[in-house]
Parts: sequence; structure tokens; C-alpha cells
Amino acid sequence: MCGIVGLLAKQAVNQGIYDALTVLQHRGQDAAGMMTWSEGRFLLRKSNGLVRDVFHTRHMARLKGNLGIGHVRYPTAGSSSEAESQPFYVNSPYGIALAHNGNLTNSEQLKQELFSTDLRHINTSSDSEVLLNVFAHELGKQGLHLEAEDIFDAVRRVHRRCKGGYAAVAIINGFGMVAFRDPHGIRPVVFGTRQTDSGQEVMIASESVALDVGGFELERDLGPGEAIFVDMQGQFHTQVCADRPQLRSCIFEHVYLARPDSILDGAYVYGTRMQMGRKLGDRILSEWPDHDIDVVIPIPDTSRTSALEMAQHLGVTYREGFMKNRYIGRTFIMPGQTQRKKSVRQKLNAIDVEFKGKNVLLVDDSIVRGTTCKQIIQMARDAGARKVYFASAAPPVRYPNVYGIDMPAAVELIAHGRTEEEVGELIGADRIFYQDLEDLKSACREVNPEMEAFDCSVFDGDYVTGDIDEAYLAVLEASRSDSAKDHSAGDHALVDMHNQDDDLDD
Ligand SMILES: O=P(O)(O)OC[C@H]1O[C@H](OP(=O)(O)OP(=O)(O)O)[C@H](O)[C@@H]1O
Ligand SMILES: NC(=O)CC[C@H](N)C(=O)O
Ligand SMILES: [Mg+2]
Repeated sequence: MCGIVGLLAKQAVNQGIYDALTVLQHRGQDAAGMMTWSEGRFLLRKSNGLVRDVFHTRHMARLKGNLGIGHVRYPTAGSSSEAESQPFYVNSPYGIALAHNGNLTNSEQLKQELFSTDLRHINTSSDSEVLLNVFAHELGKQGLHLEAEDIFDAVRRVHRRCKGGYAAVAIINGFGMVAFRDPHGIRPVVFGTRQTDSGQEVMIASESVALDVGGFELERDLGPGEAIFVDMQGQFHTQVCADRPQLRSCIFEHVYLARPDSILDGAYVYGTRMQMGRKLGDRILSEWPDHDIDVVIPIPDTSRTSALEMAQHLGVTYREGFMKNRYIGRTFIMPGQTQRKKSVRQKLNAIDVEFKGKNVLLVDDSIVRGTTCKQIIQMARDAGARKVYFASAAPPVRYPNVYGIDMPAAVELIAHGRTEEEVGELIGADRIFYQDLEDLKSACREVNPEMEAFDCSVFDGDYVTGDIDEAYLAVLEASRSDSAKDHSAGDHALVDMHNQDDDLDD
């Protein structure tokens, strides 16, 4: 769940891309990057860190041009080094820059094919570099005069070769901007337009909030397998380039990943989270009609929308019993377990009066590794709670994610191989409530009835791309679990394009 943005405008795009990246920051906190295009040259700035730390005035001054793409990264493949931050660039054919959200599940096989049959070299362990090179290779078959139709043909071949989740935005030197979404539409991508006196401007982004801040009107989501090409005049062309497109968007976007003020696949994330609260409230009432809950307390930030709705539905007081330090980011998407653990305590602090002598129902959007809830329950007890009940607005997360969320190892998931009651015991709750998966799906459908099916793999272990088996998951776990990552830290110099007279690294 990285964040991507592309902007083709009638004026300089650097500030617009920067602003979009800041509102997509919740999708990736490890690295940020921007590549613009001006007079036949690409200009790049990318590095580890938050958007505000990566782009300084001197970088912004260098990022000239009316066309550009940007990225915030949360690594799901390769390392978290600067060399694997995005966008990536290849010089042939034409010169192409690309930013990717998602994760390819056949990148190792593609990497070998790229070398042995396409004669292309991949210099990092990033699957995004693989995706760019497959796209470049397929585009290279089209010849010198590129039309929208040629680009769509190339995307069609990308879909035939690549497996997994991918939403990507690219610049083709001299031709314009392209974006495409995998045939299951696992990861989100939307586009919108802004009319100016000089003509139409187009923004493509992971979430509609990026369009809102830039004053763009949301046109729609890209459909599964669909591509959009925006020519240098700002006119866009779209086509579905997959043989059998089927929308199976990641339901975890609606649970946690996306911002509540985004509209994804026609569904207001805020509305879905309210429905989730209502449905879980119903479940609690039916399982425990004579409950003794005194107060509902959310675990900020993401659960607040569901918790408020649940409290109203239960007819119980809602109180903000935990204060969040606004300067600490999201803990779940931090790279290591030590940092995640430490951050919970730095991030959240209890207001004792809301807990003293009360039976509290703590509500979170999801329980993944259990890092947050274990500590929070202890904090609630330390603050004087009599009973601590815990509700998760999502079902138990029991299976790894392979499509762009960094949950590679089943053993790290607290609900893997455990019943709901066993999880409750392990986290120290007096009683635990989980959402039912069917209720979660209908929460989404109540907001947009056209959303028929989803990728729910983290909840049900059903991988929609059909290429994931035990052997694949074993290799993934061995290479990407927290303990494997601890041993793979290394120094990775940035082998990349050089930029004007300026240094890349500061
Ligand atoms: O069981 P865990 O492994 O702890 O993961 C689940 C927690 O992580 C997320 O919070 P996060 O702090 O990332 O973001 P938020 O502020 O948006 O809630 C999520 O909202 C849960 O609180
Ligand atoms: N979270 C993501 O979308 C990650 C994109 C890509 N797989 C990377 O690791 O850079
Ligand atoms: Mg949270």
C-alpha cells in the first residue's frame, strides 16, 4: 500500500505532486520520491523519509516541468533502502519513469525472463523495477510512433505476464502519462480533471483525497485491467486491457489502509467504516444482550469512525479515552517490530478518568500482530478499568498478504491458528468481539451495492490470483519475516540516473 500520484498540468507540477503525496503519506512512511519531465529530460528526487523531510526547497526548484509522478513507499519486496525507493527509470524505449503500488507475485520468474529473453538487467530486488522493465519491454515492440492504442496493447501484454496486485503510473518521454490497474483491481487508483483557461489538467492517484486537495474533480476509478493514457495536451484515453477483468479490490483498504475521506471503487471509506461499527454493534447485542459495557473507547486513529457508530448503536457512551500524539505516524506500517512496539506507547496515552472503575469496550479497526491491543489493554487496566473488553471492526487476520501489504509471515499474525477466544486470552481482554467476514463485505456493499466481490485473503486465505500455494508462502516468510529483515539490512548505494549539475543524495 504505497501511494502513487501522476499529474499532467498546464503549469509546474512539483508543488501539486508534493501536496498530493502529503495526503497520501498514510500509505507509506519509509521513502518518498518525485520524478518530473521537462524539455525531454527527467528530473528526480527520492530518498528515505517522510515527504516533508525528503523534499527541500532546492529539490523542488530542480523538479521542473508540467508533467510528473510521485510515490510514498511502504516496502513489500526487496529492501527499504533508498535505492529501492520510487519512481524508477529506464532509458529504453523512449525513456520511461514509473511508480507502483502493490506487489508482484511472480517477480522472480519475471526477473529471469527479463534477463534471459528480453535482455534486460534488474539492478535491485524491487518488484517495481521488474514491473517497469516488463512494461518497457512490451512498449518497445511498438515502434517509434506511439499512439494510445499501442500503449494499451503493451499494457495488455503486461497483464498477461505479471501476476499480483499492481496500480502503476508512468511517464513516457515525449508522449504523456499512463496508468494501469491489475485485472483484479486489487490496489486502488482513481483519476480526476481540473479545467483551466489553458486547457484540461489530469491527476491520477491512489486515493481520491489527493484529487480533493489539488482541486481536481474525481472522474472515476480505473476499472480492473483498465489503462488510461493522457497525451501531452491533457486529453485522456482509456481502455480495458485485460482478457478477463474482475473487480476483487482489497477489502483491507476499506478497513484500515485508506483515508476515511477517500472514495474507493465508488464507496466512501467513511461510510463503510460506519457500517462496520453498526454491524459489530449488532453482533455484540445478539451475543450478549445484557452486556455491562459502561463506555466505548476507540483506539485512535483509524477505529474512531466505527467506534462512534457502534457506541450509538449500542446506546453506550462514547469517550476518547486515549490521546494520540499527532507527531507519531502509523505504527502498523513501520518496518520492524521493536519500533512498532515502542511507538504504541509514544503514540497513545490514557486519560485515567475515562477508565477508573468502568467496564470499557476498546474498539480497534483490526488486530494484526497484536502489538497495539496488548499494550492498550494493559494501559486501560493501569488507568483503573474494572473490565476491559476488546472489539475488532475487522474479522481475525489469519493469513499473509501477498498483494502489497507487508504481512508476509503467518506466524507473526496473532490470530493465525487461534480461535477468537484464544486471541482474547493472549491479549489479556476479558472478552473479545470480532466482525464477521460476511458482515464486513455487506458493510462495503451497503455503501456501494456494485461491489460484488473482494480480495479478502488476509481473512480467508483465498488468493484471487490463483498462483499462491504453501511453497510460495514459505519462501515469502523465509525472506520477509521480521527476523529475516533484521538480518538483511545493508548499504545500498543508489545506482540511478544523474541529475543536471546537482547531487542526487542531498
Ligand atoms: O495488531 P497490530 O499489529 O498492532 O495492528 C493493528 C493496529 O495498527 C493500526 O494502527 P496504526 O497505528 O498503524 O494507524 P492508525 O493511527 O491509523 O490507527 C490499526 O489501526 C490497528 O490499531
Ligand atoms: N506497498 C507497496 O505498494 C510496495 C510497492 C513495491 N512492492 C515496493 O516494495 O516498493
Ligand atoms: Mg490503529
